[in-house]
Order: sequence, then structure tokens, then C-alpha cells
Amino acid sequence: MKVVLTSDHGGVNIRKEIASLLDDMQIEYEDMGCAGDSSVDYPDYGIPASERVANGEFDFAILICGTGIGMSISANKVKGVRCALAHDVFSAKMTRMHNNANVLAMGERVIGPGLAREIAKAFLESEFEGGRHENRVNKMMEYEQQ
Ligand SMILES: O=C(CO)[C@H](O)[C@H](O)[C@H](O)COP(=O)(O)O
Repeated sequence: MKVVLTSDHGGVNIRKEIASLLDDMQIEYEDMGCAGDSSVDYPDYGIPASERVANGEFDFAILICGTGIGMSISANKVKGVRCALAHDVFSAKMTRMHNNANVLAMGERVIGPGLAREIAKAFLESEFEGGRHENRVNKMMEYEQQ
């Protein structure tokens, strides 16, 4: 599994926590920044990271900003991406199992690093169930191609 990780200035601390989680889980990852905590624009980070999932270079992206909302909207503009904004463990698990989400967004101004770590862990450890969920995901992806 390969993960790409990024944040704007509002998500630097949780990004560091997730990097530490990925180290602990021995998962290969690339941290695309941002560098420091100066103000930056989340689409400049969320879109390139999401494109690297869409093109198959990475299996998953984890995106952090203040609320997670800007990152999730940006990611879902990229064809092939299914980004879930999740601030609880159950949603993180279910979005892998039912939506086959390939990008996770979280907000550092919403949750703390400990919960963010548990959410990311649940997301990465859960698997898509397929079956009836596959039909539903396919409908979304077909719409995107129109
Ligand atoms: O995208 C966001 C909100 O939808 C993120 O939370 C950003 O991190 C936030 O907008 C940044 O706000 P700031 O006042 O420029 O720090």
C-alpha cells in the first residue's frame, strides 16, 4: 500500500501525527507538505495529491486542512477520486467498505490528533465489500464520465 499525505497550514499538526501513524504501520508514504505553517491555499495541495491517486501512483491520499471541507471539495473535483470527509471512526470504516473511498479528508480545527490517528487507521485497515456497493460506486463513476 502507498499513501500520499498533504495539508494546508491549518492541518500541519495532524499531518505530522498521520505521518507517525504511517511509520508505525510500516506503510510507504510521501508527504507533499505544506512546508512550515505559513498560509497556503488548500487546492494547491489537495488537487495534486488527489491526482496522484487518480493516476494510480498511490493507493490512498490523506488530506488535512482546518475543517477538511476545502480539501474534500478539491479532491472530489479530480476524476477517479472518491474523497470522504470523516471525523469519526465509524464513517472512516464505512466509507472504505461501502463507498470504496480512496481519499480521506480531516479537519484539524474540528478534531484532535489522537482521534485523527484512529480515523486514519480505521480507513487504511478497512476493505471495500463490493457486491451491491459496487453497483452504487459504479453509478457515481459512470456519471463522472459524462
Ligand atoms: O478549506 C478549509 C475550510 O473550508 C480549511 O479549513 C482551510 O484550512 C481554512 O479555510 C484556512 O483558513 P485561514 O483563515 O486562511 O487559516
